[in-house]
Amino acid sequence: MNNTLSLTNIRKGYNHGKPNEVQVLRGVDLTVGQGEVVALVAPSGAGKSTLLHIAGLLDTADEGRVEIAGQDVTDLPDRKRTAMRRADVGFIYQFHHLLPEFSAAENIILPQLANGVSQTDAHAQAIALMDTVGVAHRADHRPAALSGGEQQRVAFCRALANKPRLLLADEPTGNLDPDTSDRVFDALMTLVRSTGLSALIATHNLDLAARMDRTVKLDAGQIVV
Ligand SMILES: Nc1ncnc2c1ncn2[C@@H]1O[C@H](COP(=O)(O)OP(=O)(O)OP(=O)(O)O)[C@@H](O)[C@H]1O
Repeated sequence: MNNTLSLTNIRKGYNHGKPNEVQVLRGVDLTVGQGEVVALVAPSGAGKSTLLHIAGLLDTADEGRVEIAGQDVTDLPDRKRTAMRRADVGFIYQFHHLLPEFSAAENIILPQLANGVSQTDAHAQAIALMDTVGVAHRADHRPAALSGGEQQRVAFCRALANKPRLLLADEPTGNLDPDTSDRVFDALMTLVRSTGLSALIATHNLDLAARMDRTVKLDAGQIVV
C-alpha cells in the first residue's frame, strides 16, 4: 500500500546573501503511512516549519523527492501544486488564523464552497466536525467570542473540511496553556482517528508526541532516531 506522504533525501538551504549559507534540511527521509499519525519533534530552528511547508507543497526543496498518495509531486507546475494542496492537504498552525468577520461555522463552510461543495452539504459537514470536537454550540459565534481552545478546535475542523488525505500541523496546541493544550490535543486526535486521516504533527511536547503512533526527530537537518 502507498504511503500518504513520502519524502526522500530532501535538502533545503537559505542564502542570506551567499550561496546556500544556511543548510536547513540536509537529506531528510520521512514517510507517513495511511492512517498513521507521526509526531515530528525538533529543537527550535531545526527546520520543522520548512519541512512541513515542503511536505504541504507551500515551498519547494532544492533537492529530493516529495510523493503524496503515491504520486510524485516534486516537479508539478504551480497550478497543479495549488490544486493538489487544496484537495489533499490540511494545515493547522499554532495560531488559528480564522477569518474574524465570519462565524465559526462559516470559517469551515467557506473552503468547502471554494472546492465546489453545496451550501447545504458544507453546513452539515461543518456541524458534524464541530460536534466531534465539542464546539457545535458555538457555530454561530465569531472567533473573537470563542476561547483560545475553542478557536483552535474550529481551526482543526476547517483544516479537515475538504477531507484531505494528509494533515500537517505545526505546534497545533503550542499557544494554549498546558491543561487546555491537553484537552484540545485529545479533540484533535479524536477528529483525526474518526476520519482515518494520515498526519504529521510537529510538537515540542513529548507527552503529546507519545500519544501518536510514532515519533521522528529532526536534528541538524536530518531525521535521527
Ligand atoms: N525564508 C527564509 N530565509 C532565510 N532563512 C530562513 C527562511 N526560513 C527559515 N529560515 C531559517 O531556517 C532555519 C529553520 O527555520 P524553521 O522555521 O523551519 O525552523 P523551526 O524548526 O520551525 O523553528 P521554530 O520551532 O522556532 O518555529 C532557521 O535558522 C531560520 O532562520
